[in-house]
Amino acid sequence: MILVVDVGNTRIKAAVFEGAILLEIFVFTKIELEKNIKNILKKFQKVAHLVVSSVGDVEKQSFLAFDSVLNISFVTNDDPFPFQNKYSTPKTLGIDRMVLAAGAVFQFPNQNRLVIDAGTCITYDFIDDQNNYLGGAITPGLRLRYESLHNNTAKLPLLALESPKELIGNSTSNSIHSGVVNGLVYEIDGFITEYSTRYSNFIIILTGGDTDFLAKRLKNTIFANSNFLMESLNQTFQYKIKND
Ligand SMILES: Nc1ncnc2c1ncn2[C@@H]1O[C@H](COP(=O)(O)OP(=O)(O)O)[C@@H](O)[C@H]1O
Ligand SMILES: CC(C)(COP(=O)(O)O)[C@@H](O)C(=O)NCCC(=O)O
Ligand SMILES: [K+]
Repeated sequence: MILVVDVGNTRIKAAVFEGAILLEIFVFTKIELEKNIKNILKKFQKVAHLVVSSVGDVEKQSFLAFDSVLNISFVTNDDPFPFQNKYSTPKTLGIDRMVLAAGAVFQFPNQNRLVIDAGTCITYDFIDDQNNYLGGAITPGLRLRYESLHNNTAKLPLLALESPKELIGNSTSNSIHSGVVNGLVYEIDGFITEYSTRYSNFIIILTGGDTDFLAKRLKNTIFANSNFLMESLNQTFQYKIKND
């Protein structure tokens, strides 16, 4: 049994896998890390490996308490991946984006793929049908957009995510909701349209904390899977064991 842990910039997601089967998911914050891992290990006593992918400020020492009972491995940019990395700065590429790209290759072989991860940031990652990882884009995520409007102005309130009622916002709140939500939906649809001018065929995977909210608002047909990063992390670890 494997426990995979995905440390993002907002939340930590953990999942227990038996082979390819996802048994349970846990979501928590950094301060609750040790307590949650302890509880997960108590519930799933057959967990032997802990596999971490971290783009947040959680390092190896955060798992020190479990070092004697588990085999702990952090996925790094130097691990084996099933694609050729064409990023011009491969060492600065987010490990979450590398894991997502690996998952796209494992789950959707021999085709062009665009992975969109709607988390703290929205990341776009394109892997072509020859398994070249080309790169993509990084933009602010939904929550970040609400926060940046509030944090960088004198008059804009901090609003909770809400579906805009109208395209034309008729109040401060409605203008913000339209700007943030419609703006992001147009951004994603716009990126997909631009990619289609270069690649006649590609599949689109949407993942991250805002998957469900966004999926039903997009024009294009996508595979929406909020567990995609955790599935990919499990597959990346299996791949590493085979190729190391
Ligand atoms: N309970 C929650 N706490 C924080 N963010 C949430 C929650 N539920 C949904 N979200 C959404 O999830 C996004 C963060 O997604 P997540 O995938 O957890 O980010 P990361 O992987 O960067 O930590 C935010 O933009 C927010 O809108
Ligand atoms: C872009 C990110 C901040 C996204 O983080 P997340 O939204 O998943 O928390 C992360 O992938 C990262 O730190 N990337 C490094 C820069 C790069 O990928 O080029
Ligand atoms: K992201």
